[in-house]
Amino acid sequence: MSISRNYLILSAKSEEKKKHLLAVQNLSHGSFNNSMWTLLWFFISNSNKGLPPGPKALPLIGNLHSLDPELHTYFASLSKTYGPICRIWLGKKLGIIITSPELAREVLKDKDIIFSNRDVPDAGREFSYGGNSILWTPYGPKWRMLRKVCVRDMLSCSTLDSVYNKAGSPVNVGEQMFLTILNVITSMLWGGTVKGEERAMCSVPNLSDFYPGLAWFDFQGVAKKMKVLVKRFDKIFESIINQRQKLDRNGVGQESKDFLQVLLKLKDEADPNMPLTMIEIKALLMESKIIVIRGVGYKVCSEELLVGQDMILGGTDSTSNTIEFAMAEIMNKPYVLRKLQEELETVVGKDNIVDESHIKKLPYLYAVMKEVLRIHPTSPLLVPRCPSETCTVGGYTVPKGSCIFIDVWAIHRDPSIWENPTEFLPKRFLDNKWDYSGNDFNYFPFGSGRRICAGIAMAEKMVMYSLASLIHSFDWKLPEGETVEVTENFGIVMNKKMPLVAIPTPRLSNPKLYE
Ligand code: HEM
Repeated sequence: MSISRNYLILSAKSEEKKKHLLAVQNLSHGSFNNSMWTLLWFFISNSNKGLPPGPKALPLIGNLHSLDPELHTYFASLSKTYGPICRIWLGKKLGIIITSPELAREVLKDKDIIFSNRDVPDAGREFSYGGNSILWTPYGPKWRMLRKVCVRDMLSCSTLDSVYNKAGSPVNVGEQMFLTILNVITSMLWGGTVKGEERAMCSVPNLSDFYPGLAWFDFQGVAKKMKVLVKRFDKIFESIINQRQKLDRNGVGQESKDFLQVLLKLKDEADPNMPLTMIEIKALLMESKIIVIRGVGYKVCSEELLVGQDMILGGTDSTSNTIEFAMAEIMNKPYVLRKLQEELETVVGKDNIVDESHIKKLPYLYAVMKEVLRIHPTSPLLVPRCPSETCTVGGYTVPKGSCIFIDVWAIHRDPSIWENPTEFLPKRFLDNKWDYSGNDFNYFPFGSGRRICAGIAMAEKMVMYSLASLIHSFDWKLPEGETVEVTENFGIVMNKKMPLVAIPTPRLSNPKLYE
């Protein structure tokens, strides 16, 4: 069949399609033959059929040319034009954006099983030994096994308590040897010269993700950089695992279990039908943000005040970024800071430091944490999901393999749900009306459904404990002439654009408490 390109352009039903074809005609300088035009016509006519509405896309590049790197705000603005479900073409990849609680529920609850896979970015695959970590493993028996290991054995309250109780006090290096070595080494790698850079690679727009056919070329070198980094970590993990196995064989360190020991034991005792491999152990270590000790972003300006504090600064990117946003918001609202200090003085006392027993008795601090997670959810688009089969959402077709962005950031700032949504108002959480267990689709900073965050208990304890200690032990002020801003910088883990720099002054009555 031979169809002339002018006929195709003239017969295009919508203005949108005409423009597409004209654009391609101009680009192609007449080098397209008629059968290519037929194919292109077929592609353009059918590619958006039944899909949610969305901005006009150009052939091949789709909407990449108009993409704003601050994806969470860009997607929120698209929803104002196109509604609570819209589409965007990221090169060849179709993105579906959800910005309403009703549709988030349809995806994360009603059709949870279909949407329980992740869309693994190229860098994520490199960083997780080929997608072997919990975060990226497809939904199925292997993911269930890894998640069980993570939640039951690594992040259970009893394991957490045994590690967590050491926060705030000097760690006994002998007792915590392996975990601590791992902590120190990864802290040096992540927290020093390469701080955040490689992690951010997972959120850098990568051509290979948008054109899977081009992944082999790795044009931006993302996969290559990841491979180098993974190799460095692999060596470290290898030697630590070997040392641990040697000590275990000699019966040393049996009384106190660290995560690595738990994992190695599980490997030895695993069901032969569902083995836990060394690769998976390394992927878990790589992913386990527990092993990463990083500063929370502000700089402590007086050396001696660091004493006793450095252990508080343990945590994950998402946890530490939450703490940094919280400190910035609190410093912007002196009455919030005052209320927190009053609550802490009553519960903890001025001649005492915060310990774990206090954490559950601090309702105002709890409200502050929840409000920070509302206004600055550090995974503003959750971690993108990927449907395992074509289905419908909100009456529109959502094809298998598309990339689903749930814009929880936009829902958390929706004025039809929240009064004064852009204002930091912890009191809105004082009545315990909202919780983040994943059942309320107006407020779900940790996601929902089967793939809900596996580290909620850990994150909660770390954020509460760190904030309580920082606020109770110190007064905070800004360096001369500085102001606090809370601008966000988009990423799979969102951070503060400008680091918060603040000066602490001791406020406890007994200087010995800082020793
Ligand atoms: C304030 C801190 C944190 C926030 C806001 C956060 C948020 C999230 C979100 C939104 C997801 C995706 C959920 C979904 O797709 O529905 C997630 C997944 C995950 N998080 Fe967290 N997280 C935090 C801290 C942590 C910590 C401390 C750990 C572990 C130590 C952790 C481990 C994980 C894991 C393993 C997954 C993947 C779960 C899966 O795919 O099955 N997170 N997190």
